[in-house]
Amino acid sequence: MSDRILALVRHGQSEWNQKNLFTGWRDPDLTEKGIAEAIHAGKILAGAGYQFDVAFTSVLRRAQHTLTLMLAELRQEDLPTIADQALNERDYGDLSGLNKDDARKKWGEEQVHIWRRSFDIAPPGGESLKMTAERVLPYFEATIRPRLLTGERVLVAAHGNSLRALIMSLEAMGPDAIVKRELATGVPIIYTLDESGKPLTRTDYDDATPRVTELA
Ligand SMILES: O=C(O)[C@H](O)COP(=O)(O)O
Repeated sequence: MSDRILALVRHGQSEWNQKNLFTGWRDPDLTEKGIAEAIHAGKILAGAGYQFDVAFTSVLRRAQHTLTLMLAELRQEDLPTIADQALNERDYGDLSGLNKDDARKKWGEEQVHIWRRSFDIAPPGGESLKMTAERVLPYFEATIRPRLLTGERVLVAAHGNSLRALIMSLEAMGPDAIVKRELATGVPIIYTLDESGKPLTRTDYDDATPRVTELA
């Protein structure tokens, strides 16, 4: 196993995921299902033998709660953890708190899809994925990458769109490809990196058998 490990985990199902509400920077906690997903993610990591040197998360409770539950499974409750707003979900602006189906009825299927899955069109008062990447990636470069380069094993518990921004950069994906990448809640994605921080492999745990993709 390479020493340089970056594990990304989208938080477990939140109360607002369950209610089908746009969430963004609003702060619901995990549902029972979300708690179970986070524990399962921790068991996957522990079962695969991972241990970490540092964890990063957002300032939102669904991501922090997911991290706490994973660290308990890893028996790493005291792991140094850094929470930063830079890793928050994209801000859904005026859509925050609205039901996604009600929004489709009001603005139409196509407009809502554009707000949710275009790269650079922001919902009213909120952030596009491009804008999200413009805060996630400088933070990654300044704060997370240097630790990976010194050989630290890093766990990140964050959100669908902040993690999309990271994945886009790690895998050098274009806007069209990244908006199609859906991230399941509570499923670890593990990168191994070379000494220059270039990703070598990605392991996905969304099936019973882990799938390893060579990236180099
Ligand atoms: O903030 C939200 O509502 C979700 O967590 C992510 O939303 P999306 O599925 O529209 O990207």
